[in-house]
Amino acid sequence: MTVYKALTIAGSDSGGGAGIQADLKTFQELGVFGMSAITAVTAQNTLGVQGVYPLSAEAVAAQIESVATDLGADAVKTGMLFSAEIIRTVAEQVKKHQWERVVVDPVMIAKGGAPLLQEEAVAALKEALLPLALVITPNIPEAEALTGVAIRTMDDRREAARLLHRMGARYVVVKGGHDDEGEETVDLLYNGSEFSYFKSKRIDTRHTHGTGCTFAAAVAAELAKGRHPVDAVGTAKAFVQSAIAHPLGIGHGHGPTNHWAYRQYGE
Ligand SMILES: Nc1ncnc2c1ncn2[C@@H]1O[C@H](COP(=O)(O)OP(=O)(O)O)[C@@H](O)[C@H]1O
Ligand SMILES: Cc1ncc(COP(=O)(O)O)c(N)n1
Repeated sequence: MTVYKALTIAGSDSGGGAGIQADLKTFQELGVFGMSAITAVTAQNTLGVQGVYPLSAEAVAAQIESVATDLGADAVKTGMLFSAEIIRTVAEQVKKHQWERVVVDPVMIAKGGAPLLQEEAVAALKEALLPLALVITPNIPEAEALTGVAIRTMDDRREAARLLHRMGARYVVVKGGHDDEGEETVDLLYNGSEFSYFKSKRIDTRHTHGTGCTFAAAVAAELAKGRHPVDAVGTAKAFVQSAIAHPLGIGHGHGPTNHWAYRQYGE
């Protein structure tokens, strides 16, 4: 039996809906062995982020080394990285271990507005990590912050995707969850020469805590199995759609998605 392995480098969400917890659940659901390097611990629930406690860059590097030198990883996903120093450390590790199937989810701000990345770290993300990404998965505000393009239309999104590709990411997904017009949510994918569109019915819900993490983790899980990035994005879109469509109804605020929905109910 081949065991596919994926490593997530991200923050811990005590509430279990986003971050490391969402990533490991998603890896498991998609049949991939999950491993983690924690960058920061957050005290968080469905109501918001009550505290952020970053780890040292040294602690992040040590976790990655432990995984790389023993288990190895078929794919790597990054999420909340918090500081420029952690970003540079992660970039060095990715280069050192020659990881190529790397998904960069440029997490910046939690849905409730709490910052998960220091403002001055955006430049480091662009310079050090983005060129190492096979797939980058910004939402609309993150694509705006990385490119300076104000995104209102699909043309604006295509422009931002072109710029992100020029910065070095080989496949750029600009997710459409924050575009709340129309009946559909559309995630745009750019491979440097053409655009494709992953569409699904927009679900009217406030329970979308962790959708971005879940989506990017599903892309990483499928890449770990050796699938093509375009196919990986297709499966990730179906996985997250099912997770949003079958909410768990827990917590008093923006609830988590249902990570076992894709297995239980399919798309
Ligand atoms: N209300 C919704 N209905 C259906 N799909 C959604 C909804 N909100 C987000 N998604 C999907 O969830 C994923 C994450 O999207 P988005 O909300 O843009 O990212 P983030 O969680 O990083 O802010 C994307 O695949 C997007 O299409
Ligand atoms: C530790 C951590 N990482 C990432 C997110 C972003 O969550 P979302 O997927 O809802 O954008 C979060 N809220 N907490």
